[in-house]
Amino acid sequence: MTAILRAEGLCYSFPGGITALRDLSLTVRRGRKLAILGPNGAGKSTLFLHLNGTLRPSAGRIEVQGQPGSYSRKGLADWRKVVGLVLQDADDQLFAATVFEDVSFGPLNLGLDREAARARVEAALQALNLTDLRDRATHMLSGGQKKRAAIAGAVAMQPQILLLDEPTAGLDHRATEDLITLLERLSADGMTLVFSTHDVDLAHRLADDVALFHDGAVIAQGEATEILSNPALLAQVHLRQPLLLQIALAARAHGLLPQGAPLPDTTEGLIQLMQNWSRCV
Ligand SMILES: Nc1ncnc2c1ncn2[C@@H]1O[C@H](COP(=O)(O)OP(=O)(O)OP(=O)(O)O)[C@@H](O)[C@H]1O
Repeated sequence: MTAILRAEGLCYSFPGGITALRDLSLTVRRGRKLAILGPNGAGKSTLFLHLNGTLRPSAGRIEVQGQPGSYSRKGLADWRKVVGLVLQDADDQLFAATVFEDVSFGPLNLGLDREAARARVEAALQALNLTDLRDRATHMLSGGQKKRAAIAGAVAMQPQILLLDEPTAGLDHRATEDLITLLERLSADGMTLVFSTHDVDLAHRLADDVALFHDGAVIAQGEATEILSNPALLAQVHLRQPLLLQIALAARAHGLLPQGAPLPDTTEGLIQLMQNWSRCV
């Protein structure tokens, strides 16, 4: 499968000398959902700011759809049409007076006519359950509502690649489930998704691929189930195995699942495997 976005050998230090990225390489495959996992301070947010051209590496390069990212004014504008970013802290993203105005800003800036822009904004507000809050001042939203408004703004741009820095942080259960449903739908429609999270169960449920970050570099990248079923690798980045995988691997060890069976990524998948296997033993 082709790479839609690549980071190669990125190095970056913040003014003041803190080194955040150390020879970091990452491949985002077209149409996939990639989870970025790693401990606090590993460099995940700094990478996202490189992937949409906000920060420029001191060494290394970014390729967007096979072309080197261009930092000219026009190059950055084109880059951000392709790569959308939802920042970790919604306060850094929201700037317009009301939710509706904030979500409208991007589509209007793309040069869409008012009708087309409005249709996108309405769809994004509905998808994030924000229709009732459309006229609310952004500074009067709760933390979770702000997060949803920031995501709506990025979704309304309809980028080919959407980067989400800890998208479920601060969301309640229902908002999290709604967001997962939306991300699954965007993915089914062809959008490539990259999200960082500390929630290994979410990564297991949603991601096709996983990249593990440690100290400014990617120490492993591959298919989600393969990476997430390796406890030694996960321990290096201070993470546990997803619960469903722990149960499936324990069931396999106790002969309740066949040795070679694929590991499930949903509870229903696990039950199905166990039912099939119990019919045979
Ligand atoms: N504006 C900044 N100025 C100086 N250093 C920074 C700045 N932002 C981040 N850093 C440092 O860069 C390193 C990487 O931070 P980054 O925010 O990218 O990590 P992260 O993996 O996203 O962490 P978390 O999981 O806590 O959000 C950390 O050591 C952090 O202290």
